[in-house]
Amino acid sequence: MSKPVVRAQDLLVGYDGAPVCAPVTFTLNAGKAVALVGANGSGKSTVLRAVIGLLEPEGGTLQVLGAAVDERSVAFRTQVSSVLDDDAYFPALTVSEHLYLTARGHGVRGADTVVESLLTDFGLTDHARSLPPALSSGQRRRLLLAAGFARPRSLLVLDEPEQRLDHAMRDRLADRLVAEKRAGGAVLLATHDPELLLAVTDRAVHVHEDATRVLSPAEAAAVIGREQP
Ligand SMILES: Nc1ncnc2c1ncn2[C@@H]1O[C@H](COP(=O)(O)OP(=O)(O)OP(=O)(O)O)[C@@H](O)[C@H]1O
Repeated sequence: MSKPVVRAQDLLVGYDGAPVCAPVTFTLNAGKAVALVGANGSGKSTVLRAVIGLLEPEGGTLQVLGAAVDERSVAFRTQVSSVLDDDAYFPALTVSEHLYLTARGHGVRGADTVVESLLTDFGLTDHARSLPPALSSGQRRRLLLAAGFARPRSLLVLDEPEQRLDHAMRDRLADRLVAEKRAGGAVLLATHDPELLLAVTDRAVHVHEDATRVLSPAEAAAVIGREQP
């Protein structure tokens, strides 16, 4: 059997030696999706930051693609695509230049075709020549998500990808993530969206300061319902 794409065992994450949540244990295999759910500030983004190598764990074990996380390694960088922050764009590159650079930078063949297709799928064709600061926040979000799909990957890490998307785009994102799994990709996402959770994920982790628990998608959707203001 192939190794898990992500294996976290009693993973402790935090800042300056202070954990933000209880230790997290979960496994994510190829062709599957795991969601992190929990209240604002519970630690979901912090776990994701550790998985993509932006934050050193405070304790426990974390393996991505069968090895300790090393975001400087070529193998890691070529296989892990992430969309975490809203401002991770080049302000002086147009939407299409941004996607083209991402694709070409990762050695994608036929980058022109890939970019055209992403512009269509993410509803950005009319904004292909716009600079990111001139986009609406939802359009910028679409750009960042499109960039996450513009490059090869085995693991896709998304932090609340539903944020600022309209309903139609959320549905298209869900379809895309299901297709990602069918193609053998693994998806790890933090979300507050029960519909996205139920449509895409196979399992969820409830991130909490007292104890973290692995839940079914239905159980996790109920947790989101309870924790939403
Ligand atoms: N750079 C940082 N330095 C210190 N503490 C931080 C830092 N970033 C986040 N925190 C704190 O860590 C805790 C967890 O934050 P995190 O962003 O992981 O939560 P979250 O579950 O993703 O929340 P949300 O649902 O609001 O996005 C919060 O108390 C937050 O204030």
